[in-house]
Amino acid sequence: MLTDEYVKRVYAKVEERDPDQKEFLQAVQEVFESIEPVFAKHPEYEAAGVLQRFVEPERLVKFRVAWVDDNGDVQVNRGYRVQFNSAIGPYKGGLRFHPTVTESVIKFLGFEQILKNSLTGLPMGGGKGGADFNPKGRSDAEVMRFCQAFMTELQRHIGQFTDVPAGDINVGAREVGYLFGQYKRLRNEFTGVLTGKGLEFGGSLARTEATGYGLCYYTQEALRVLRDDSFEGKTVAVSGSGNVAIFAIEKATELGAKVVTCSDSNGYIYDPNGIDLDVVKDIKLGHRGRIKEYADRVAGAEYHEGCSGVWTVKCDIALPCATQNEIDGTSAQTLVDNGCTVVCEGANMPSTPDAIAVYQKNHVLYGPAKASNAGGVAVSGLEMSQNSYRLSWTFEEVDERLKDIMRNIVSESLDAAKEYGHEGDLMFGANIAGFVKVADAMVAQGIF
Ligand SMILES: NC(=O)C1=CN([C@@H]2O[C@H](COP(=O)(O)OP(=O)(O)OC[C@H]3O[C@@H](n4cnc5c(N)ncnc54)[C@H](OP(=O)(O)O)[C@@H]3O)[C@@H](O)[C@H]2O)C=CC1
Ligand SMILES: N=C(CCC(=O)O)C(=O)O
Repeated sequence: MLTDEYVKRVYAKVEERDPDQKEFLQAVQEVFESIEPVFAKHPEYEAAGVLQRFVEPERLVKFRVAWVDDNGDVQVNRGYRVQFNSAIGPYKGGLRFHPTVTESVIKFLGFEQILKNSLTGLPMGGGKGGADFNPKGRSDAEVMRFCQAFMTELQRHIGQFTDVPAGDINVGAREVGYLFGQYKRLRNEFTGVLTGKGLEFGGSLARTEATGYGLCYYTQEALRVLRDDSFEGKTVAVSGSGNVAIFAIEKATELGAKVVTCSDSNGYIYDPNGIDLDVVKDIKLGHRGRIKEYADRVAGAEYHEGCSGVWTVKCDIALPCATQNEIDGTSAQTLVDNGCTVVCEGANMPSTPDAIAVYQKNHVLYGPAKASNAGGVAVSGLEMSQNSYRLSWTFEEVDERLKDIMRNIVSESLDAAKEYGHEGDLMFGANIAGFVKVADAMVAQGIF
């Protein structure tokens, strides 16, 4: 519920302009509720119209992507890139290829990315992009032709000092490689214009692991500071079985937890003995299979149709690593009733407002995505640093910097929460800490 007149006025305008952009309005509502107290302490923000500028993208391009499939038929998809805010650095954010991609989804992702990138402490603004392309069932050649067609348009708008895309859902090493190749072919320049690149052409060690590892470093630090606790001996439920989920499972297991679930868009597996990650990697990374196969290969494991059931499994810690709004109020209450006391988000906006209300009512340790999943973009920022130096750091060097960044995000979030009267509230603190740095830069740079 918004109470500040300025914030209410700005939100009303956002709702009036884009009443159908549900995901974007959801992301804005949560941030606005957190940052309201800031404006009493910083009257210069309202004077400079910061909030109405912050919530409107600096630029959004929407474009046709036409390509030819293996049958010789012409396919047409819709591509997007939102260049949301460049106050503290060039636009930075992933590309998502999924049939559910709309302008609203891209704007929610880009809006959250502004605060996420700010929290990393690295010079990166907020952006995001993607297309309603579904790569499932497509051949490598079709994925390549789509990526080439997509980048043919996108390359007009990006560059290492302007806008640096990376991966997200269904955009992994294969897609980034094809996108990078097409950019180089059209622009005849070899630069750090994308991150998540292959190690042979400027990629960073630990970038593949970064989001999942960073999620666990964040969760580990929040548990230590807030509860003098750890992953040791905990039962963990993970959703998803892609890039973020796989490496969250890997690191949580290394830190002493037993991870008992993972999922894909068809269903989830439950393994009471702990997920055998080699099997998941073989299924997902080896031959792009379905998670259902796991139960056929591992004794004692169960497969259940429908991915939301993953939140009915008894656990101490939940790490949602699939997609937005995957945990609703009912699933959140089931988690709490089954003893879950920690939810840290690997996916972007995986909890609905009702779910967040359940966490708050039950004093769940809740790590919001813009803070807890910032490890991916943080190491993307470190990839940009290495590209600028024209050298590569070791895995250990990057991983140590990642740990420091995630620990600092917890610390800055808690400091901001305490300063503004919400001690211990990681969501409240992350929104404020991320916003103030960007707002100060926007005031300093004049009205535009
Ligand atoms: N990659 C990165 O650097 C970062 C990613 N994220 C976020 O993490 C989440 C996962 O991304 P990532 O691991 O990279 O993507 P991947 O494509 O590697 O994996 C996505 C996983 O989530 C599942 N999934 C996707 N959409 C849905 C859906 N609508 N319903 C149910 N399950 C779904 C996929 O199942 P299936 O294979 O069946 O589609 C797959 O298991 C996303 O929210 C992304 O925005 C956040 C920070 C960084
Ligand atoms: N998809 C990502 C990673 C973005 C990036 O590495 O630029 C995210 O932070 O949501």
